[in-house]
Amino acid sequence: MDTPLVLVSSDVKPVDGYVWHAAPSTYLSALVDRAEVMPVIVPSFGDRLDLDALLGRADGLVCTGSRSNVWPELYGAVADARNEPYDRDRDATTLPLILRAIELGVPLLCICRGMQELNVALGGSLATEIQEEAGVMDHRAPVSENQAERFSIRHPVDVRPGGCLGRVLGSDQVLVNSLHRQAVGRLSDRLQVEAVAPDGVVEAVSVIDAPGFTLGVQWHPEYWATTDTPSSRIFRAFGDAARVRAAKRV
Ligand SMILES: N[C@@H](CCC(=O)NCCCC(=O)O)C(=O)O
Repeated sequence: MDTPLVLVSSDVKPVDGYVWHAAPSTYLSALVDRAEVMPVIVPSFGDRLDLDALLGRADGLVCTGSRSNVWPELYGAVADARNEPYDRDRDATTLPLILRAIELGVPLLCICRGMQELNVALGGSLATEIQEEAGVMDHRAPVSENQAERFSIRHPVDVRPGGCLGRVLGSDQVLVNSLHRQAVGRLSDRLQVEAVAPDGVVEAVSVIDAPGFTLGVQWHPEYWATTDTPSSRIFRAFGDAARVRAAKRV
């Protein structure tokens, strides 16, 4: 069997004076080194893409984190300069890609912004600047020039017993990093909560009755995928799901 091929979302960014479609190396390395799959970055070309041509050749889909936020009008909210940057080309690609991947049973791992996209794609909404809400921790990255400090493991999440994440992690509480200022607002009725933070912020979800592996996490397992056991187990489980799909395609 060939190494499973996994689609990876891309951000649309200006680099060197022109537009790039890019994904952080940490996700790509975690997929190669821990999930043991082959990542392929999908350009955020929206409806210019043939989603079935892509997903028909893929054994998984990863939607990465990003500093950009989902366009608020996609979940009935109003765009605000405070909540920039946005990346509407990415939204126009990931939301339909997520929906089609779920329908086709393509294994799906949605990380941070990716989990927020999952909730929005399935009809849910997001809360923004959550650190300003009473009783909510500051989930933003520590202010630092050092990425290892920004992605440091910082707070516990309680894992729902008997759920997808619980089976993957084999634990009812794990420590995670945190680099976000948005979170699930209204949870889609197609999602079930898999983990929550001590302040009640939804930290992981899965799709109810999905035909394939689906997991969304608000934290960043990619950053410590080869050294942190919970992070490693998430990427291994996703890679195993991709291998099952790949085996059925031969
Ligand atoms: N923009 C959203 C999603 C946060 C996210 O995906 N963070 C990853 C980038 C981390 C960083 O380098 O700062 C939100 O803020 O909730």
